[in-house]
Amino acid sequence: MADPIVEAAQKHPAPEGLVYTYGTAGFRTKADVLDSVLTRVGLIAALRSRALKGKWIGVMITASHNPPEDNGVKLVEPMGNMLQEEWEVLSTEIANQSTPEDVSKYYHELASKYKIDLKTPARVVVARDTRASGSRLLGCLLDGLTAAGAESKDYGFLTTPQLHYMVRCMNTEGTKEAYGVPTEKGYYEKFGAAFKTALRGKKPSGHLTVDCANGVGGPKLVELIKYLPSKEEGLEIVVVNDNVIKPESLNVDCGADFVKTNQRAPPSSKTGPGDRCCSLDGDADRVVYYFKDSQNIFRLLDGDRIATLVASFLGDLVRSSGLAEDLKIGVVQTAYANGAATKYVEDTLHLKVDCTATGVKYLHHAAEKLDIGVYFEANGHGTVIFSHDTLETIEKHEPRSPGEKEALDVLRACINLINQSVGDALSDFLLVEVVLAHKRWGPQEWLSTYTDLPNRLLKVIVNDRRIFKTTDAERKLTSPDGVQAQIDREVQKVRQGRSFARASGTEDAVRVYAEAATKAEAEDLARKVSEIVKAAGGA
Ligand SMILES: CC(=O)N[C@H]1[C@@H](OP(=O)(O)O)O[C@H](CO)[C@@H](O)[C@@H]1O
Ligand SMILES: [Mg+2]
Repeated sequence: MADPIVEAAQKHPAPEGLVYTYGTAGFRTKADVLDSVLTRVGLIAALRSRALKGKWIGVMITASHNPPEDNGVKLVEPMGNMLQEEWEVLSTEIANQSTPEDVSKYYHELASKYKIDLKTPARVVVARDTRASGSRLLGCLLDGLTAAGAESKDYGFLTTPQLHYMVRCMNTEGTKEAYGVPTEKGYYEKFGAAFKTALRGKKPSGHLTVDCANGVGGPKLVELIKYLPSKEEGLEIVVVNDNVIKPESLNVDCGADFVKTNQRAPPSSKTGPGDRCCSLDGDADRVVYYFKDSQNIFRLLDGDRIATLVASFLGDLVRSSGLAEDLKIGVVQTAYANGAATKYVEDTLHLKVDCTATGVKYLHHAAEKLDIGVYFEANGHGTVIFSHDTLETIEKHEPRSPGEKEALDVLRACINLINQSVGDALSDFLLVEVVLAHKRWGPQEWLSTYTDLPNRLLKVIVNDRRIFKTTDAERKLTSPDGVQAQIDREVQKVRQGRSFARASGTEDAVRVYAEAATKAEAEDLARKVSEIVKAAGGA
């Protein structure tokens, strides 16, 4: 009898000479060389589900902030978090098997190594963003799932966080941890109701312009707005760059990555001084805010700013609810966090700061160890995690005054408003709007909490980025030999200087970050460190 695994792998053969790596956010590369990877991800997802006794596993076909010609795929664990690292390695290994027979052999070896009964059910939830290559790659994935005998549920177009939400809901349905109704309508109803409750009658000032990066976040935001309070009683949202019918315009001159990397508004932006804006990225799991101040100067309110705003608000709510002795809030950052943000959290908010490697899986994992873990990467990936015990404490707490009750009601609503499974640009910006409404702040007041150190993020193309290895949450290079010492020498010459270099997990480049007391010094430091990296990397 023919081997269905071999047949599926034969139908989508791996291109010669390519090496695939499950990186910071799954597999991600040019869409036209991903067919074999998607089929094999279907096999791995089925094995992962069986290894977890038939729990639903998520598969999201997306390349997030990457250009339109890219695509990618990542797996989602039953509670909506990132794939367990051991299975990232297994995914990489199956993706790089040479022949269809090797794929089948590897698949069956995994099953016996992990004692997976291939006759038990495998369940996989699938969704994709609006990239042109998505429907073809979905077919490749489904071929893998069928060959592995998995049951699949395809939601079509979703934002990445919506897929994470569906997976968590499907695995908690009917239990005390039930996370919500596993439908798009269920998602909109949950977050819409939580937003209204958390506002508690407060009205966000002015309107908010949301740049949807011409990605899947556009149509999903238009749908979400139907479930939010009307603009008279709630938030007026102006949706821009929601042109998904032209996939080639995805992330082009718009979106969170454009704004954060170029530190300027999309050229299409028509907002005036003081108008609040935010930009989602291509799969709506990242958001950054910005505005033009009274001198018409562009001001960025990035992930660091969202983390500090949310941490300060949740800290106020915990204190006002009478829970300050019971619950500790921590902020988790990566090395890309601006030094001024870290200093503000420690010295002004008096909260603990942890630093992890880049990639939401590392921040998420660190935040899970806290009572309340606020984590955002500077580029706008992030959310807030409330531990199981914390949720119980907040649920059981009896307020001792009307003031405590009000704060507790808002805190409980914020818990529902926050997508705890993964950073969710839509729910994150609603949370920001709740905080600004309660604080009666506009973007200028928000910006005034601390002053960013001027900084620069550069990309350096080298022969093989994998020779750049790091330690200490990616803040120090351990190889190539001597490179870190050269960087340290340049940093020591600069006032408030800080710089580091690390290999990107999503693009074939080494990223260089630098910050300093002045813009000129930051630019110069970034340039010098980039030269050091270029020389070491044989660019
Ligand atoms: C500096 C930067 O923004 N890096 C991004 C980028 O990772 P890299 O490994 O730096 O390519 O993509 C990741 C996935 O989207 C995101 O988590 C991360 O923050
Ligand atoms: Mg993204």
